[in-house]
Amino acid sequence: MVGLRCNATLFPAAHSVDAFFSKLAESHLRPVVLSRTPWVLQIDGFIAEDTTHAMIQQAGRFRSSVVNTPSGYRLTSFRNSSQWGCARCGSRPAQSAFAHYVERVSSLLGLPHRQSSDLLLLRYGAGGYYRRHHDFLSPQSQPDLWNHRGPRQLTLMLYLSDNEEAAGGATRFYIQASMRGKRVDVQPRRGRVVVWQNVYGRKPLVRDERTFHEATTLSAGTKYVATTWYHACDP
Ligand SMILES: O=C(O)CCC(=O)C(=O)O
Ligand SMILES: [Fe+2]
Repeated sequence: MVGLRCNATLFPAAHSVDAFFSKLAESHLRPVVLSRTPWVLQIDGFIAEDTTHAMIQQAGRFRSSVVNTPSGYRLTSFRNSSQWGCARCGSRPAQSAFAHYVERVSSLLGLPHRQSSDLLLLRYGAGGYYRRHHDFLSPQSQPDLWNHRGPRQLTLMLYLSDNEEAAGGATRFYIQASMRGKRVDVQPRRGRVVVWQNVYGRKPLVRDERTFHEATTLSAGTKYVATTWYHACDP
């Protein structure tokens, strides 16, 4: 693929995306299989509720989420949230809740920390949302990141808040490429994790058109999520 400098990919061979998810689906973590083609798995109680509270407390200063546009990073009507990125997450004692989560992800899911992005916390207040998008990463919009780290092959998202269905705030997957396709809503629950593929099983460097998703509008309360993306390249 043009520009991509990769030593190893998370999913090096055709079918290894499926191998990863099939194994996880059968594991003692007892995930709920929301979809198999493409894979979207939900794991409840992945970490203790106390840890989710601690993560919110240990987070730094949140700033408005911006969107990468042709004229630079801008506030746009595409999303309404604020965010804080945890650089070198877990290596600082004051952020031990993050270290605990990062360790659990490596040991229970077997995902290599070296290939992950910084953990990104998003906060949505009443009226918060994130329109339909894909996490894959475009080589055009972020060429440097693409060249060094390659596409985001997998997304792992942890909910740090409980939000009632009536208040919105679900993560909504459009399982088919079309807006008319099957929808799957995941409601925020503390300690719940959702993990999905951003690339095709047979083409692990190509964007999977079936995993577009959005954060539906939250009408009341506060929603928190912590997102990690796993890139193809081991830097
Ligand atoms: O907040 C959500 O439910 C979705 C967040 C998301 O899609 C992202 O961070 O890429
Ligand atoms: Fe996303």
